[in-house]
Amino acid sequence: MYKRILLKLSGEVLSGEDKKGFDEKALEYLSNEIKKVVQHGIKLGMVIGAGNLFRGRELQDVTNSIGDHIGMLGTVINALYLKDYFEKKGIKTVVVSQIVNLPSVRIIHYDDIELYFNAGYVVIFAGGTSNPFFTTDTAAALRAVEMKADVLIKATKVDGIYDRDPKKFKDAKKYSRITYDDAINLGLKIMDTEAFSICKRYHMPIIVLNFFKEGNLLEALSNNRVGTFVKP
Ligand SMILES: Nc1ncnc2c1ncn2[C@@H]1O[C@H](COP(=O)(O)OP(=O)(O)OP(=O)(O)O)[C@@H](O)[C@H]1O
Ligand SMILES: O=c1ccn([C@@H]2O[C@H](COP(=O)(O)O)[C@@H](O)[C@H]2O)c(=O)[nH]1
Repeated sequence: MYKRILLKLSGEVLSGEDKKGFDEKALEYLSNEIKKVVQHGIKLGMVIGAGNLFRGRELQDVTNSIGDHIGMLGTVINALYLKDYFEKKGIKTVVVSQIVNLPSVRIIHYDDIELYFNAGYVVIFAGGTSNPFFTTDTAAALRAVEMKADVLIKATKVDGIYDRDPKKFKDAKKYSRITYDDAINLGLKIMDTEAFSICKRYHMPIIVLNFFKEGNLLEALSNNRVGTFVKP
């Protein structure tokens, strides 16, 4: 079983698919799935998107870089919302970020992160990469490498990587395994090219799975038979 993971969640896991904001049922489901992982003593880092609040590119009439700043702040809002919810459910959680200075958010410091893991805390890395023009997939790849994760799990609303977007093409075919190079060269838009490149360079395996199927996350950590596995 993987013992140290970076979990990248789409913001929509907080709102429900194709919805905005926060949904109590979605949050309860999420905290139950996370509890199952934490109970196995797995060291868990998380990066969360902000699709339930703001995506920079969707903010028309806003200057690109400012739209992205708003998006990154959205990831901080999600992280704090989640921390509060998790703690009420008994999941010890710390939020770290470089983009805000708030009493509820800690500065990212490698030594401290190890202490948080050893003390049984889930660590939420908020604020993306701290730079506009990127997404939280790239942030997840960076944090996975930084925290020396065994694997990066991208938990989303599709059950793996397909040859085309399965939400748009009903006849899309799923890969159970794929190389970084193929994912990049075939232009499979499940993750950014930057994220795939970072994982390739630092030999970080990726699993893409459907987060909305109960038990999927824990099963993926126990065997490699869920979703799509990306490797060299
Ligand atoms: N080749 C592909 N294989 C699988 N999914 C694909 C592919 N190309 C595009 N997609 C789409 O990529 C989407 C991945 O969504 P993801 O979880 O990354 O959301 P996000 O937009 O990054 O997160 P957020 O909701 O926080 O903004 C899926 O909904 C899927 O429809
Ligand atoms: O490094 C980053 C990460 C994110 N952004 C902005 O935030 C939103 C939300 O992230 P998603 O990955 O799309 O959920 C994104 O659309 C960007 O606008 C960023 O600028 N830099």
